Amino acid sequence: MTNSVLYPCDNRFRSSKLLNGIWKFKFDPNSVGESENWQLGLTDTIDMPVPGSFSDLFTTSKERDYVGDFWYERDFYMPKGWDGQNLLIRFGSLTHRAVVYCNGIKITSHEGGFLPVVADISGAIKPNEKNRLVVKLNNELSEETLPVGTTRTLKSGRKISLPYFDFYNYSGIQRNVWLLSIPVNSIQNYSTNIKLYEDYANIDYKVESDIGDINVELFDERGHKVSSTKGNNGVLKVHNPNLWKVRNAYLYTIRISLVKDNEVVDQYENKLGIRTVQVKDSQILINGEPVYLKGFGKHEDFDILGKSFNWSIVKRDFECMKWTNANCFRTSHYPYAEEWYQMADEEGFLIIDEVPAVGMMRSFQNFVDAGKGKYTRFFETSTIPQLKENHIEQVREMINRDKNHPSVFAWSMFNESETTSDAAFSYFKDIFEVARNTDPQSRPCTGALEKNSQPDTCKVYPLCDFICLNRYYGWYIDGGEAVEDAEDKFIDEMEKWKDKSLNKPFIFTEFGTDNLVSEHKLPSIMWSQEYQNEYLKMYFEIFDKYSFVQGELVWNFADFQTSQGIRRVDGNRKGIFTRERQPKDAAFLLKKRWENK
Ligand SMILES: O=C(O)[C@H]1O[C@@H](Oc2ccc([N+](=O)[O-])cc2)[C@H](O)[C@@H](O)[C@@H]1O
Repeated sequence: MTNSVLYPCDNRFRSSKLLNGIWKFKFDPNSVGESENWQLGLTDTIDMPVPGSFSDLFTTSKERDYVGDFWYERDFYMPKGWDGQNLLIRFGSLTHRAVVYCNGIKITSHEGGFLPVVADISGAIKPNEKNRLVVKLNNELSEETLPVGTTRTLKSGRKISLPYFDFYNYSGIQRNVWLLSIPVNSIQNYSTNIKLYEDYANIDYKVESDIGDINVELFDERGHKVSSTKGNNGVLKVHNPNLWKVRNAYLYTIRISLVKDNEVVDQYENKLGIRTVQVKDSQILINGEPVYLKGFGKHEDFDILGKSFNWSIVKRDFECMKWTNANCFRTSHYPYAEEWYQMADEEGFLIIDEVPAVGMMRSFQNFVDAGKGKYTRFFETSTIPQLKENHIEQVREMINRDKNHPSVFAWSMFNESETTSDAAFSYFKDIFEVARNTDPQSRPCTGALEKNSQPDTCKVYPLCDFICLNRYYGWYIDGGEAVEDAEDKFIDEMEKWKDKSLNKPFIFTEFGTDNLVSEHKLPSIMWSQEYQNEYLKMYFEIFDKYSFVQGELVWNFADFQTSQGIRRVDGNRKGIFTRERQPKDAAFLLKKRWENK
């Protein structure tokens, strides 16, 4: 058994080689690829960067907005010295679904565009010859897959995507691709769970491996061994631990060794933060201390790059977030590239990790219909069993991928789903149960509730360990000169939640207004920077009146690309930063508030 989701780690037992660079690329609008044996090799191709989203590299809509099958190919050699090892191919993601071929042999297939695809290619690879990797992808949206949308066929036969969500349907091989060399007898997975006591911490751990003895060691930041033990299950005890604290992270290194016949045959190393997460009454506790969440809903999004993984964007975004004094973000609306979580671990940021369950409300561009309170009986249709199966699988894959990150403190099961029917409740009851049964750290589970999910109508919030609200009073509801009514309606809703005495924390996971950097206006009007500031101030005043409000994640960190429409000006402009990551006026307001909060 070698198939493991563990992030690549290089040492004297394991090697990795990035297969990033220029690949061959070809659209397959009539889905003839397999029948014409494209898996053996592509002809008439164009160059395509990997990692990359293909869309914004093109200059015609036919290509940019392409929907359907498309293929990638590249050749590679097996590096010297990898003989006799198990060889794996690991894609950070393949959006939204893919079939992988090596030398014409089908290696694996995968549904879901935001989680790793890992497969053993040992049986297909030729050690001393050129090897060919061919990947067929597909980016069509449907009501049976996540994220949810539909595909429309124009008269010409050309397909276009109609997302039920508000971000551009970027796709391709958008994250790193590695070739991995793993020992035949190997470590496949591990998980940890931390318990804090007066002057020590216990790290309960579990290792999955091939048969052999397991040694586990823990090193501090200076490389000194602070604890060690043996066995596939056990406890690492750490005296006077340095805790992983919010915006003040301390990271140990855990080293797991597999020993056979007194010889180490495999080793895996990773960072480890000692911290606990609890929800107690209306507070979120990290290491037993309450934390108020300050930060953003984000996107993986950038000009030209689309959703391509790029370290420089990750770095710049963290620098901007630190500058605003933020301590948290939500990976709206899908699990991000793993490198985001690694940097969050280092920088002491908290993450609400979200599955791509967005668009679970039948409406093209949910911001048009959602505002009207349209109820589409989404959970009562025949596509639900298949969707649910995919949803469950992606919850499992996300938690399995991210379970060891100290930064991840909560799981989000959905964004702005319909929640007012019994069918919605029974659907999500099972989804939440899967998350709770999968996470070794029992982190809190939640989902982001849209405005029709009200105290008296929402059936899903009882499943949430803390309540996440997306609210747009003063934007989608009563914007502009009617904003005084918006404030009343908002307070009205807050009073109703208060009357419920839920004794749970509330986090605002979205609130914001679109605005253009060019627009300044006195008095303020919608789309001006002044309006965004006044709106935010109104929200802050309300948040500060309710002690159960324990966090504010503004929508959005930066402007981002969406589908075209009458409400979007080259994308969503609710950014606190521009798409180029420069501050709008509101950035200074947040920086000041969060410095003292
Ligand atoms: O529109 C936005 O900027 C953001 O809002 C959220 O969706 C809403 C759409 C309409 C209404 N409404 O009409 O009340 C409320 C919420 C989505 O979670 C987010 O992905 C999107 O980008």
